[in-house]
Amino acid sequence: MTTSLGAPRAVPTEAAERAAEAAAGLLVHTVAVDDVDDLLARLPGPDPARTFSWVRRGEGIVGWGEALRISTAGPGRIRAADAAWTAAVGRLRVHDEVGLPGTGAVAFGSFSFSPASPAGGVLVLPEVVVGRREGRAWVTTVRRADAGPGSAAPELRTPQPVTAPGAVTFRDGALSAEEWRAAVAGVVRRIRAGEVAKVVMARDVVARAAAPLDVRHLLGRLAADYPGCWTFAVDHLVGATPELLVRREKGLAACRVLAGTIRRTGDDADDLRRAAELARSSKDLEEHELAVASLVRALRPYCASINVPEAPFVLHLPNVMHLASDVTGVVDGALGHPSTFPTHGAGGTGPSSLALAAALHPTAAVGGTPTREATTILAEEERMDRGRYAGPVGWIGADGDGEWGIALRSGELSASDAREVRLFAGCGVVAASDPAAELAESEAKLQPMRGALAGR
Ligand SMILES: C=C(O[C@@H]1C=C(C(=O)O)C=C[C@H]1O)C(=O)O
Repeated sequence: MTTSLGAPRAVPTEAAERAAEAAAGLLVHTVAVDDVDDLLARLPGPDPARTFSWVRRGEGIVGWGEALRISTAGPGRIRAADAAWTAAVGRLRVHDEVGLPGTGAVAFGSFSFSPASPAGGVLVLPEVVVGRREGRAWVTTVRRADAGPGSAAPELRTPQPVTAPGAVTFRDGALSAEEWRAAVAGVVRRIRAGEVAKVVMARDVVARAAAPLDVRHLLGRLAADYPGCWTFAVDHLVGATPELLVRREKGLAACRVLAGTIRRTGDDADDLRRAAELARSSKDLEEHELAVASLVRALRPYCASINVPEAPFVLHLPNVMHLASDVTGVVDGALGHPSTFPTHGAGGTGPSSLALAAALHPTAAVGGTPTREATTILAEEERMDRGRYAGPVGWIGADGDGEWGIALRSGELSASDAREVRLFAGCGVVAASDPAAELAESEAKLQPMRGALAGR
């Protein structure tokens, strides 16, 4: 690729050097297999550190084990991971017999919401990935070249039985429900005083199970209950998100912006009436407008053209309904944007999916408007570290294509106590917000994870 700006190069970082070293000598091999009817049923064990998922409507990828790990931290955590992945890809030996999105070398990743969070960011190339798309299925294995001949299509091991969590108890996280409601009231006052237009306020709840948590139990329940969401697991973070930060596929970027929410009652006629109410609510339309405008502003420098729908549609989920807008753009592969790393392989010119995620995070849907002031206020008022909640979660391929969701409707499994998981939910707060209604909305958004924790 040549541009008037000169060919942009990946910024060498320590993470990139380490990743390149670790990748040297790794063989990645993808073969077609007979259709895999249930991806999640292939996951062999309960360990949230070694289990990966990105599945929607039965399609996507799951993985396990760890062939390569890239860890980053700080304000540049997403871009540094992108650069390190580029460096690693350059050293991997890849033999891909299928050639679909999600085949060949694939890394799953997750990144903290805040640049200051010790949770930082991670990309993992699993030892085995199983995928399924449009009736085609594949297995990718990663092994060391010096480990002797391996089987290209390993017998998929019979998984250990999935275990249920048993009785689950819940306790307050950083703030009690009442304290959080009061904090939201304080934020409404700050917004009305003109400090900012919108702040997304989140809260956490800690769940403790009678038995050690099997991440596959949570994934199975989430995927069954929320088939239209992306059911994810990466490095202890598990959830089912309805919100797509960005997908890059063959030169096209796609984002699904959600902002503006109403709870469902379970009564169909009442829910339809509420959907119409949401579509007309000036408070929710304003909140949504802010989210779309900020996304488009952030995406524009990376795209040759952008398509923004004139009005949002109402997305129906089992627990809530959202105002939703699908924004698409043609990724500008010719412009050497200084913050991108277009050294990916064939078909991967322009900013990678992860570079786009870095440019878009945090959106107004999870941070607020204006971003810097709103994220400062939420950090003060929530009194907690969000960890990887509301950060980008997803996967990237060797050519830079990939999918990154926003880690909502999720929980962080404790690394030190296998029975514990911290659940999160947040709500966009604007001048017209009612703190009690926001508390009820946060409860509705906790429902997917509460339901997934229910035994059976
Ligand atoms: C922050 C969350 O959700 C976000 C906030 C929304 C809102 O305030 O209406 C809607 C969807 C998400 O963008 C969450 O689920 O935790």
